[in-house]
Amino acid sequence: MAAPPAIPRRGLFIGGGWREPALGRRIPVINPATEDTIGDIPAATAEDVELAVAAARDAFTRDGGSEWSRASGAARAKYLNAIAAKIKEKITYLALLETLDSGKPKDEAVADMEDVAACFEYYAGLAEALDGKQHAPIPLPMENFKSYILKEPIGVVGLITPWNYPLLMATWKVAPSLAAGCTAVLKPSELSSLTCLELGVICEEVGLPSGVLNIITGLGPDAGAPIASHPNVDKVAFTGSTETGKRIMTAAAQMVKPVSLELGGKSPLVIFDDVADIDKAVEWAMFGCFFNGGQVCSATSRLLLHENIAAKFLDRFVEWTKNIKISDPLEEGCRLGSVVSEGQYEKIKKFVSTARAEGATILHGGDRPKHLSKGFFIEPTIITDVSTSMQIWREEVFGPVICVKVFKTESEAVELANDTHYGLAGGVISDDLERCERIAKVIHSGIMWINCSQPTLVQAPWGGNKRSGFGRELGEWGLENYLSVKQVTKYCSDELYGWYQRPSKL
Ligand SMILES: NC(=O)c1ccc[n+]([C@@H]2O[C@H](COP(=O)([O-])OP(=O)(O)OC[C@H]3O[C@@H](n4cnc5c(N)ncnc54)[C@H](O)[C@@H]3O)[C@@H](O)[C@H]2O)c1
Ligand SMILES: C[N+](C)(C)CC=O
Repeated sequence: MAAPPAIPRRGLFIGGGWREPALGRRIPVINPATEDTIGDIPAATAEDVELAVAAARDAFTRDGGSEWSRASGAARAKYLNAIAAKIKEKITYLALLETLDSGKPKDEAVADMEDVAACFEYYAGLAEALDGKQHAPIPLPMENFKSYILKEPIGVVGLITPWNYPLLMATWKVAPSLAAGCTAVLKPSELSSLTCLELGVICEEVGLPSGVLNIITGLGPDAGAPIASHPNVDKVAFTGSTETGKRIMTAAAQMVKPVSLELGGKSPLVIFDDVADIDKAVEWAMFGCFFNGGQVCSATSRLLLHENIAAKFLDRFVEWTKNIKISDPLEEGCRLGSVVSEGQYEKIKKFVSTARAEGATILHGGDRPKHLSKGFFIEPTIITDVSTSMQIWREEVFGPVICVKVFKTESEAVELANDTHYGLAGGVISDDLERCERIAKVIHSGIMWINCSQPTLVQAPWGGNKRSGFGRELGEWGLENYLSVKQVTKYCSDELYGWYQRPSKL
């Protein structure tokens, strides 16, 4: 088993340096796999947010913006590449911290850190490319006007992120916002802030100009809400629950502040009876809902099985699921760690007991694994005999819990898949590719996977519809989130425009 590193004691990262929170409060860090308190993080409040926003504003405007917001994209790219290099250098350490903080298997944490480095590198490339996109002419039908566009950073941005992929979800916002020339205040989740604080150390090490990125840890209402409502924050980018998303949108609306919202989901995975290799489909179904303990916004947690394969599929699904190594996430080969906190553990258990009380069958799992007496561990859980009015069908669990329904026809499958207020992702598995593409078009979601579930690519847009939010992260769309498009139009004729009559010279 990997040796756990000591947890560093950090302050708030504001204006390029470290400060204790104004009220001197700290929040304990609990390793969810052992229930031990392993450290603490600062608990920021509105006073600290005030300082962080002022530092970000100063960094945006200092020397007319020449240091950051009006510097070339190529200049900013150097810092993003340097951050990526540091992440790679510290990958083992960061991954272990992430595992201790969140309970995710260390192999998953390493993959997350690789994605973090790749995301910084990708947006370094887009920052460089941005220089070539300035002054792009707009074709006009007349000769006397010429227009072009400027892509300008929106300003100071507030970035509020969740606990399930702590550093990765922060990076999806930090990398493109900095690439665009914005300056930022990042507020990670109080349940898993350790690696985001280490990002502050990396910013210091690479010499990022002071105040370009500020990192504030603390509780949502104390440290997140003052960012969302701050008059000097020009945009809020949020990833988290739909309930908090509504609060953030309401606060931002008071100042007509733009928001982008990446919220929850209850995504379907539809599996047809023409699949030649059932095991291949079973593995994707597992990946879709048990990876990261099912604490994934896009988890395909509603499984739709064609009636002709349902019985055989479920037999294999249970067999494969029994084979998952559930252990301390630092152990070699662990494939299911603990969930993030006691609160999340209790919430998931309540979902399972409500499903049982409403008449569903717990086909597998539903309890604490017998070999683990401590830690917030829950068995991977498969629930059948589900009706569309049940809570387990309608609400996001955010745990390793999948519910199953059987369908007869393609149109019934589509109707069931779309029977949700959410619209983040979906998947279809069939050997008939035409059918897959037909279904990819009619499922109401921002992301569709064919013959797989969950691959996430930094180049491709990410985001949802309906109550899963709006706006897109990643790819070039992720950069656009932080840019304001300005038109510049000039009159280029020597003649008078000629609308008003020239006064007589008499
Ligand atoms: N769509 C996506 O890409 C995506 C990705 C990851 C997670 N998620 C969603 O995130 C949720 C799980 O994360 P969570 O439990 O951390 O979500 P959450 O809404 O509880 O918290 C998210 C962040 O918001 C902060 N916050 C809480 N109350 C606030 C308030 N009143 N004002 C401002 N900030 C506040 C929290 O401190 C945290 O930093 C799930 O619903 C999941 O689907 C979505
Ligand atoms: C996109 N992903 C899977 C990394 C995180 C969503 O919760």
